[in-house]
Amino acid sequence: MTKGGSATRPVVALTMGDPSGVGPEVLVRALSDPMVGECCRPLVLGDLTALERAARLVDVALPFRPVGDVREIRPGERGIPVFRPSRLEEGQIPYGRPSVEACRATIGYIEAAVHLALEGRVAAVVTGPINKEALHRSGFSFPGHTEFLQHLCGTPRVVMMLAGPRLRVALVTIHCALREVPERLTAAAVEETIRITLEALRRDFGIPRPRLAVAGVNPHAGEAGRFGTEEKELIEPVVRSLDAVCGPGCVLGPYPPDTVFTRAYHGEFDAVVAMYHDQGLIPVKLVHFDEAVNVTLGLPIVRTSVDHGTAYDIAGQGKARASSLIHAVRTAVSMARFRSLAQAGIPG
Ligand SMILES: NC(=O)C1=CN([C@@H]2O[C@H](COP(=O)(O)OP(=O)(O)OC[C@H]3O[C@@H](n4cnc5c(N)ncnc54)[C@H](O)[C@@H]3O)[C@@H](O)[C@H]2O)C=CC1
Ligand SMILES: NCC(=O)COP(=O)(O)O
Repeated sequence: MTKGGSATRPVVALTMGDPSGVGPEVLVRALSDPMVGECCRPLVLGDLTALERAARLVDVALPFRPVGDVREIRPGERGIPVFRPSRLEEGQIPYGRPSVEACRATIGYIEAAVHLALEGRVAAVVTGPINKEALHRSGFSFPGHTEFLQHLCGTPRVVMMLAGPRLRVALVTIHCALREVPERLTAAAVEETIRITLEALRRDFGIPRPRLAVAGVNPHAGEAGRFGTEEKELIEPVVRSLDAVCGPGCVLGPYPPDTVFTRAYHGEFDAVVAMYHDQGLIPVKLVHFDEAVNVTLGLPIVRTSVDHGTAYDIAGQGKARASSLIHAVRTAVSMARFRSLAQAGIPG
């Protein structure tokens, strides 16, 4: 990551997430970490009451500066700009207990950040954790950020990737019940996930010739059809057809899911395509919980997020670590740089 003068550092929008969870405290911790200020100029979208409370909790002095327009963010100016902040009552944001007002405000931060990114006013969006159940109870109709961002950006298909230093995993199916996975695993879904992941590895991660492993879904990748037929009938034909288009060594598999992640972790592949949420996220969170970053691939904007949730069990205790958020900011800045180099026709 290159350091630059303040004018050359990109503006990155950071949404606070659910004010009742650990989002505000990990945000103020991250904002007070020099690594964040060295790589970008942060623009916060959140609630002033929650931010000030979090700053007191983790004992950092951060002067927040409400701004109504991104043109008010001038290089070198003191204070952390907060874009059109809400000002909820402390009683509306009890730790660990979401309120309807807080949930509505949370959705507003995400919407505003995405619009700023679509207008090209910020280089990337980094989101804090939301509580999906609480948002749904307040009328939010999307399973999570990923699907909401897809909707806001009008993108036909997006892919969730969890990226750690040694293991990156992209998912074919995301937020659904396990029993719905088989019907959602179509050839089109597998193929689009692979294509979007390959494009992102090249364009956003600067890997010119990625090696992508595709996991099977059944034990031992189906054991030649004895433990399931999805590999033979669905995944393998897609892998073979893409192998022919992308060239040998680019798309590989389907491999037995119980060993493909360790092979990737040891450097054999740049990423693994997993068939469902927990197949892919358990290995990443096991080895990289403090460093992994959630990245939405396939959007016209750069979006990263923490790998953890709202952690209501520890919210307000000052224990939550900000390392995933710091990695999310650094990854977003790096992706934005690779994208702008690619747009300028300069290889990354
Ligand atoms: N990026 C996002 O918006 C995400 C949101 N979620 C949502 O968060 C809510 C809670 O999800 P859970 O499954 O309970 O996962 P969680 O990640 O909130 O908590 C799991 C465990 O990890 C610990 N933990 C989480 N973040 C931590 C941190 N920064 N430092 C130290 N320990 C930490 C918690 O204390 C808890 O023991 C759910 O509604 C889920 O949908 C979950 C993952 C990502
Ligand atoms: N398990 C990852 C997760 O739930 C985050 O989802 P999203 O809110 O980023 O779509």
